[in-house]
Amino acid sequence: MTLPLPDQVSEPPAEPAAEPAAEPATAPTAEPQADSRSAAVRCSGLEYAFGDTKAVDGLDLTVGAGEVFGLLGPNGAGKTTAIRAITTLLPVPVGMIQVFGHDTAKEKMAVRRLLGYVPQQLSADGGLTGRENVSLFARVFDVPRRERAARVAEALEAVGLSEAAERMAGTYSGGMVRRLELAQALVSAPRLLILDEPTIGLDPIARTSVWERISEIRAATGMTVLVTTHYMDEAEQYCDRVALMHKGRIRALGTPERLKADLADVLESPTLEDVFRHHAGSGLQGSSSDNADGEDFRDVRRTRRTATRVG
Ligand SMILES: Nc1ncnc2c1ncn2[C@@H]1O[C@H](COP(=O)(O)OP(=O)(O)OP(=O)(O)O)[C@@H](O)[C@H]1O
Repeated sequence: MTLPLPDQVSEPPAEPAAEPAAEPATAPTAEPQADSRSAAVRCSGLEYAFGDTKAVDGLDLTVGAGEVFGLLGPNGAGKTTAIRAITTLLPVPVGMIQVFGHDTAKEKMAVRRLLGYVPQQLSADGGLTGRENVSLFARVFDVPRRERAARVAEALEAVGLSEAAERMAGTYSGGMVRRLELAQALVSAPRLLILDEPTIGLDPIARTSVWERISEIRAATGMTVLVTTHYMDEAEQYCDRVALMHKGRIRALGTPERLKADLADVLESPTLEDVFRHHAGSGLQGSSSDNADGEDFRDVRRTRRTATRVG
């Protein structure tokens, strides 16, 4: 893989020394927090409400640089709202968020330059080829003109779409669409890649393929990956640490192994689903591989629209 390292592309900002991150009040494990001086994301006391609905209710979270960090929770837990605040797409009325030391409220553009974001909603254009879709993002994210063609080719290669690059994205399978969106987010060589439900609506093989690409890219570039999912099995397999979110708050935080080990004297061979049930009082709906095979671009669009609406 020849993707540029994030630090080779844009000068990284100096990271100010920061106060130690606050532990979530409800986190029951003694899992060490990421060193805040090398934190990719620090949220403290974050709150966000839509009218009377408190989507995020006092979120404290630190994501260490270079981690694959999973934000887990059922529909409506507040994951997307938290993610959108971190990406600067939503203002932060209460609390504070820093991305590599930059305050999202005061340094919006500096934060955006460090981010790659793959939203839940479809962001690829079915009427453009794969290469054109990624090129569009390269222009939007101001990748220097002389580097653009090579960077687009590298991003497509990194997600295994070189051979399909000249095909219309509308002919892609669901897994290919998701990998194309990954390439769009990667073309600006972000230091922090944020993925909102990257495998929703995909069959098990496509899910594995998306995760393998994410793991390879992280290994090749060292970029931080913050991912939301309600698939516990994926989180367990691919995330270094996870936070279990429920009703706008973090209920448990740590490595999947540690969270399960902490429950071992209460339950025999606990799963991450058991951990969630223990801390949230209920299980996650639809956390198994329950999607039909063979989805295409239109199916993905429908699934994600439904997922967003149900939100
Ligand atoms: N634009 C909006 N207007 C009103 N309420 C909203 C809006 N967006 C989210 N909410 C509500 O805020 C709460 C948190 O939603 P959010 O989408 O952040 O959860 P989530 O954990 O990401 O769930 P999902 O996986 O379904 O996206 C829910 O009760 C949701 O209905």
